[in-house]
Amino acid sequence: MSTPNPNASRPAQILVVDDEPDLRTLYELTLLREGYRVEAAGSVSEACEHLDAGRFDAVITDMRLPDGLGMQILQRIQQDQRSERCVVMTAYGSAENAVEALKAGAFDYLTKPVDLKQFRSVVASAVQAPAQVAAPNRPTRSAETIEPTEEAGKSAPAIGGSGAAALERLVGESEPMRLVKARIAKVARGMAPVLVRGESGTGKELVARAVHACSQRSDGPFVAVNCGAIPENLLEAEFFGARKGSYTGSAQDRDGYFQAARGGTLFLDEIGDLPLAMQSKLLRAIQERSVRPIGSTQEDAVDVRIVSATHKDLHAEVQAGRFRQDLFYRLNVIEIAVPALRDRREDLPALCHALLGRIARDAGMPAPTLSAEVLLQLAAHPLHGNVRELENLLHRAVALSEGDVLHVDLMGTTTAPAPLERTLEPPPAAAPPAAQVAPAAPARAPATVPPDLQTYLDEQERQILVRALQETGFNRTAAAARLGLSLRQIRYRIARLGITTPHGDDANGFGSDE
Ligand SMILES: Nc1ncnc2c1ncn2[C@@H]1O[C@H](COP(=O)(O)OP(=O)(O)OP(=O)(O)O)[C@@H](O)[C@H]1O
Repeated sequence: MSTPNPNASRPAQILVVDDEPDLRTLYELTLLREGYRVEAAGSVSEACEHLDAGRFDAVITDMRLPDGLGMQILQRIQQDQRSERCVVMTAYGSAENAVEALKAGAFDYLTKPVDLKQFRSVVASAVQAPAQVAAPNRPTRSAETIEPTEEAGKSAPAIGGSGAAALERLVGESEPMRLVKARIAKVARGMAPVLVRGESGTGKELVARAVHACSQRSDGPFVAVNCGAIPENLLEAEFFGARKGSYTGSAQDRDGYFQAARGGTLFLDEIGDLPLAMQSKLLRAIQERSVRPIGSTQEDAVDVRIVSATHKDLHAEVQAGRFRQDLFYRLNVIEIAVPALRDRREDLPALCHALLGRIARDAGMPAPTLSAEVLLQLAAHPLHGNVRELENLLHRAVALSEGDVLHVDLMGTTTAPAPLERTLEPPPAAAPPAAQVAPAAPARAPATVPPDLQTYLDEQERQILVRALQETGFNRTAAAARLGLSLRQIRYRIARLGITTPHGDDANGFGSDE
């Protein structure tokens, strides 16, 4: 038997709402056995009476009730800005109800017939970390917490230390960034899937990390997966795991990303690059909340929150038949649009300051100062590559500057591959950034037999890839063609070897693939 609410002195209180007496008893007994205190209601009006009489940590409600819908109970909780987390039970196959409930602020949903193991696990996460829940008139502000802003709604929880730090890492106080942060604080608490949209280099991954850090899953893992970088034939094993002997070379059982992210967040970056066949399997995993490793006859239940990101217009991808509509619908329950840098130019000074601080810290040197003149120059520059381009530019400036004065060379910056050459000669850990901009050198034959063949071969491969990329203006499709590789193969190799290109995995703008 699990111990609910380990931090609380009292057992968590749960209100169960279902009009079928047998089911109500089953849920009640299951919860009582887990150590919760349970009250039960058979209709919307009865549930409201219980809500009038007291407070609960969670409300679990059926959708169809004799005098109305479970949604009305959820709406009541929202309207009264109450702290109860609401879990809605929907009939099998009614995905629309589940998505609608999540959009309306439900913490999570369960599909009927309810699997009791899943029931226990969903209730456990709904009542977890009650100390973070700021009930009305009982704010939990402390030195380590920040309150979400008005867009977040007054019933949103205060954000704990790791969440506050993650939001701080998202530099920018412009109106669009303030809205993004408020939205993160508001949506982090539930289980609803989040889709982060935005141009390449705008900080989508930082946003996804902040959603995780602000959620009650922040102690669990954050597993980031670049969907475009995995060879198609490996996707299923990478996502769902594989049993020993299930394919050539699989000498032992392997967990996939879903298992690795249990209790935490699975971040699916570049979701628009997932092949259609894999989209169906992902949809199934999300719907069933379980995955079947390759070669296994058993399903593994997985408790993960999905956050995905894309720089593509997924609506257009759906129209073009390249992205499944039903999967889009499932992933896009909550959308966070990250603004391009051109739409928040006022954040430029703060961003430069933060990025220079980070670059200097990594290089073990004092942060150089940026003159007003250089800032003006930067403000007039298009910065199509968004924050990543700005970061690359500052990297190069730090490496090339002498003394404390920072000179920024904006000539041809959109093509300049600042951090890419870092990978040509892996510098020692605290090497100054100058080492990161060494020009590409052709592969040299080893004078002696290399002590570690794999490292040596990786280095050769890295140099060849970097050269091909440079010679094709960072167009990975062209570079792949030069090397006799497919786009997917070159992406995989780029990711495996940690090569950073000016546009990352971008498929837009200069140096694009498509
Ligand atoms: N608001 C921000 N504050 C500080 N750093 C930022 C911000 N936005 C982005 N960055 C930095 O810019 C770089 C790119 O950010 P990130 O990888 O999150 O972007 P992305 O939108 O996910 O890019 P891609 O579409 O290529 O995956 C990172 O080094 C990140 O730390």
